[in-house]
Amino acid sequence: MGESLLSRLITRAAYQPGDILISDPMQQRREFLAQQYGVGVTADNSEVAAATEVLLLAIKPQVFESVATALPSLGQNGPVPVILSILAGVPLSKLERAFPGVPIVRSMPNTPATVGAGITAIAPGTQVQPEHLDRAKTVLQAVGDVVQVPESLMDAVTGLSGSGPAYVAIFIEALTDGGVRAGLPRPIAAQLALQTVLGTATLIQETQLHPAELKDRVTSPGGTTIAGVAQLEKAGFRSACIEAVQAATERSRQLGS
Ligand SMILES: NC(=O)C1=CN([C@@H]2O[C@H](COP(=O)(O)OP(=O)(O)OC[C@H]3O[C@@H](n4cnc5c(N)ncnc54)[C@H](OP(=O)(O)O)[C@@H]3O)[C@@H](O)[C@H]2O)C=CC1
Ligand SMILES: O=C(O)[C@@H]1CCC=N1
Repeated sequence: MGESLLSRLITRAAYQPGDILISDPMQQRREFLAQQYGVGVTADNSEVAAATEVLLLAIKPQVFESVATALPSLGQNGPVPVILSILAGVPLSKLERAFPGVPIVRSMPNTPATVGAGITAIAPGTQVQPEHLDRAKTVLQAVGDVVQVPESLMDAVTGLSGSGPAYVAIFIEALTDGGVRAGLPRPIAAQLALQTVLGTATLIQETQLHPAELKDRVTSPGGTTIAGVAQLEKAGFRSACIEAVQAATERSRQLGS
């Protein structure tokens, strides 16, 4: 996810590559990032912490404690950075215990950020002033839309938009398989499936139609669509989507505890 944000920030020229320093433990990965994006790289997290105005935390929640403990106090040799955390589940209370007095913005982006079509929810911590929030938003608005939510809703955001690209990708893959089963060559089925999802999302976005209204418009009496919809309902498609978001929300809560 860190690379998704990075690639778009550079494409959009939100930051110059020379202004970005990335810490990664794997040499191969550091070499790749330096070569691909022209950014500075280091194996020492402290170097990033000492040099930055926005410190993007893009590690896994499972290694947060060990990474945070090994960092020196922030802002000792310069201005205090804003920490922008994208860690699923890790609450502001835990982040603020690890970095006392530091402004922290908890956020949940998603992978469409890579192409500037992301959506990120943010929740500011107790030390965050408007200028800190602006700095965080500058990063996140370069990769898509930004919404602010109460922190209590961040796990639900993670279950929906954070994890959602995977559900949509599975849907596109499954539609493609359906097309293949019905006799379409796979490349044509894949193109039809992808553009149907993309086109429908754009249609709903641009017309502000309720999804149910759009479904009704496609569904001719006694026609093909209702036959397909009836099968989706029989298979519990809606319920599966609702339960997927719920399960991911609960997993996000677990990761932070
Ligand atoms: N994937 C997604 O769609 C989204 C992910 N997130 C959040 O983003 C975070 C990263 O997830 P994701 O990108 O999927 O996972 P990855 O495993 O791809 O990324 C984790 C990164 O952390 C690096 N890393 C591991 N240990 C350290 C360390 N000690 N110091 C510095 N860097 C380290 C890894 O380096 P290396 O690979 O070289 O070991 C890797 O580049 C998670 O907190 C996740 O919740 C949030 C929104 C969406
Ligand atoms: O699967 C995960 O844990 C991360 C958080 C949201 C999307 N990917």
